[in-house]
Amino acid sequence: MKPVKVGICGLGTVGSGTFNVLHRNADEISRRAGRRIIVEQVGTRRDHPNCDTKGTQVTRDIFDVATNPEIDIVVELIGGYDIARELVMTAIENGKHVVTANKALIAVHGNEIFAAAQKHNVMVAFEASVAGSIPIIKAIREGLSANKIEWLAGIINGTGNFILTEMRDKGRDFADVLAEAQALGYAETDPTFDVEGIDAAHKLTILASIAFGVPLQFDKAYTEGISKITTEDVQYAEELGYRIKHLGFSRRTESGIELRVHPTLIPATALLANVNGVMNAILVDGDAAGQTLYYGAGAGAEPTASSVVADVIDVVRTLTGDRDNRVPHLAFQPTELSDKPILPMNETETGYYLRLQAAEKPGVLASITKILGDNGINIEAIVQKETAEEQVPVILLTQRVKEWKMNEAIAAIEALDAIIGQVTRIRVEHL
Ligand SMILES: NC(=O)c1ccc[n+]([C@@H]2O[C@H](COP(=O)([O-])OP(=O)(O)OC[C@H]3O[C@@H](n4cnc5c(N)ncnc54)[C@H](O)[C@@H]3O)[C@@H](O)[C@H]2O)c1
Ligand SMILES: N[C@@H](CCO)C(=O)O
Ligand code: NA
Repeated sequence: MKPVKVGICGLGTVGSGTFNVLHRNADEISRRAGRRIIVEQVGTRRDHPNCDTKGTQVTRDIFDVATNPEIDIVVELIGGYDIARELVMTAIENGKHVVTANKALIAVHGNEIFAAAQKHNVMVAFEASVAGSIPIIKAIREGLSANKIEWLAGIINGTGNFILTEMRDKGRDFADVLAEAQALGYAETDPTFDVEGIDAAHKLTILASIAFGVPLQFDKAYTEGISKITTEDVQYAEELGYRIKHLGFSRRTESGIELRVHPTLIPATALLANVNGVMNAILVDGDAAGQTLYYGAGAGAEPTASSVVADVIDVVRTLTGDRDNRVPHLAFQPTELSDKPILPMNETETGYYLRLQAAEKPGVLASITKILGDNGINIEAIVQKETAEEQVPVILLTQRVKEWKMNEAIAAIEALDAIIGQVTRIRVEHL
């Protein structure tokens, strides 16, 4: 049988890993795919020191790849929203299947891209876009397809988790660890995407769509990063038996779907609390399966290439199959996507960790607990730190409550004369 011809666009971290894995494991891959898969062409601005491209066509114009009549599968690894979108749409219009690691592209333009793919009868595969090496798309879309999924929670940004782990374990400086993550190829071109939770929100948007069967709605995700986490909060959380992790969390409720990314206190004994460094993990709760956990490297050249190449093999396997019976892009048949709304953040519900600075005066604690009580918020734990200063830190853990109620309570607490500055809030989940 004729070999299947792949064109790789972008020869950076993931592109070089993909190029090398496809070459190194070519025999094993063809035994699995049933066809020989060859890298016919590479589109890149510059050569990569780890890749020997002698014997491969190299072009400086990635659109040569998308329009090359010889190419069957275009692998988009340039990143970003705009040129990547144009490249992928061009490939689709030229009848090519597409494999991408670009979560920004899928989260923001995925609905349009999948519609075009449907129209042109090609596949767009995006396993590498979420959680690097972990086959989480396949697990949810195929492995858990019997389930009504209730919620999922995950550590889905490797750079952020690497930073939090190094800060906590070694007391390292934020900027210093970020620079190391960049040198290791983990970070996005613009690392604020990692640090401010945007990358995790892209990934969560994708996971929620395939878990709940709703269109991609990145603009409705609540996004908060790790840049404001202080060492004090890390320490207080530990004292209370919790750990702070940056989580993506999505849950089905009666009124809509929660879609939120933020630092979260989780019990120190929870499996997710012990996912460290660049590792990612996603916990999925399905009504039949119960909880299942998926763990692995969330970034890096070959861990990500593992998912890119698996998608290439998947596409090759389906080339001989029934075109009308492929696994749907978003797990549910395109005509069956639901219009269940994404909930505004105000309507979501979590527990809360609150830290505030109170003047050392009688009656302050009583006023705080009264405000919480008046707003129907139950307190689970309260700690007032002993100090020689005139201000004392007070830490509270509350039971679950709607965000809007907590906003009102926090505003009332901040208005008290005895409270200095703003109240720090970190949401709590008992996973
Ligand atoms: N690095 C990771 O660990 C990782 C993991 C999962 C997903 N991703 C995603 O994979 C994609 C690639 O990431 P990366 O880390 O390999 O980035 P990178 O910056 O290392 O590589 C991108 C390459 O594409 C090239 N490029 C960009 N625009 C181009 C253009 N118009 N024409 C030709 N070449 C162009 C750049 O020169 C660069 O060499 C991104 O979408 C990223 O979000 C990365
Ligand atoms: N910048 C991303 C790459 C993997 O998607 C991360 O650190 O998780
Ligand atoms: Na994946």
